[in-house]
Amino acid sequence: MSADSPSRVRAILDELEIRPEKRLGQNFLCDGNWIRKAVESLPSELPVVEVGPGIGALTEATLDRGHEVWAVEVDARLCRYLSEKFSDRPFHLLEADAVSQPLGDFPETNSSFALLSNLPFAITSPWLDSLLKPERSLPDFVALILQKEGMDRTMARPGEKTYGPTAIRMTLAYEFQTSFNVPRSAFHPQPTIESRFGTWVRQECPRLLSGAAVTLLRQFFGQRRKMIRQGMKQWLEAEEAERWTEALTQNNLAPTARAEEIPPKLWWKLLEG
Ligand SMILES: C[S@@+](CC[C@H](N)C(=O)[O-])C[C@H]1O[C@@H](n2cnc3c(N)ncnc32)[C@H](O)[C@@H]1O
Repeated sequence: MSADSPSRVRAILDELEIRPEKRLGQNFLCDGNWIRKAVESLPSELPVVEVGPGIGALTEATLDRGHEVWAVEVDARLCRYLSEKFSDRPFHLLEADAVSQPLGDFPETNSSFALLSNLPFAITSPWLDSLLKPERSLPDFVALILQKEGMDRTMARPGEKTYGPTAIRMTLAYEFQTSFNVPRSAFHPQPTIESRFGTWVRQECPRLLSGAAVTLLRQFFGQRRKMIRQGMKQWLEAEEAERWTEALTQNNLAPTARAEEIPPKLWWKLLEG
């Protein structure tokens, strides 16, 4: 049975004796139109990594469209169900926490792939943190359903309240394509917060900050309302502070600027030289 209507999703969960767990962000898609819309955004033929396949609503539509799917799911009960359901399909499943294994066991030597997820809210930032690392293969294309707050944090621009390390790192690596609101009625159980669906394409030369640079960026945003010259005094050697001042001046900014005013490309220049 396909998980593409509220009654079918409820029937599958009842049969499995599963009550959706809030802690795991288990708001399953149950609207065939939204499932199709998400899956049809994927570039055809690329293998797809899916984070949190749940009861396989997106997975089934992705397989039906001819993609090979590599999934990572933390809930053992769902893993048993999925392994059986898709046993004769090109489906590879890893039972694991996607924060520590953001691409499951997808063979990262493969050059091109897409990423699809109706991502549990609690892991949005840690999962992106784990993905956007210089040592990782990056998906060519990313399609995510996120709670509105997670989407805002991922797409925010300089000066906006939610602008910070997540938006900066995502913008340095990906070009945002499009986004739509997904109604609460498209999920079972219905979440209390609105969701959005968005797609991103990898930049031709994605810029990925090193671990040390991410730590420093977080320190600056930890005091986002202060002028960055205070952090520069605290955390930078004199020579480095001078280089930052020059780079800021070249971009019509001064060390009196605040972290939230500095655009992603300039952060890259400051942090990675
Ligand atoms: C919002 S549901 C999406 C389910 C399905 N893809 C759909 O759209 O109906 C999130 C899924 O992620 C799984 N999940 C939660 N935390 C996870 C983690 N840390 N690693 C892997 N999967 C996780 C949940 O068990 C659940 O199946």
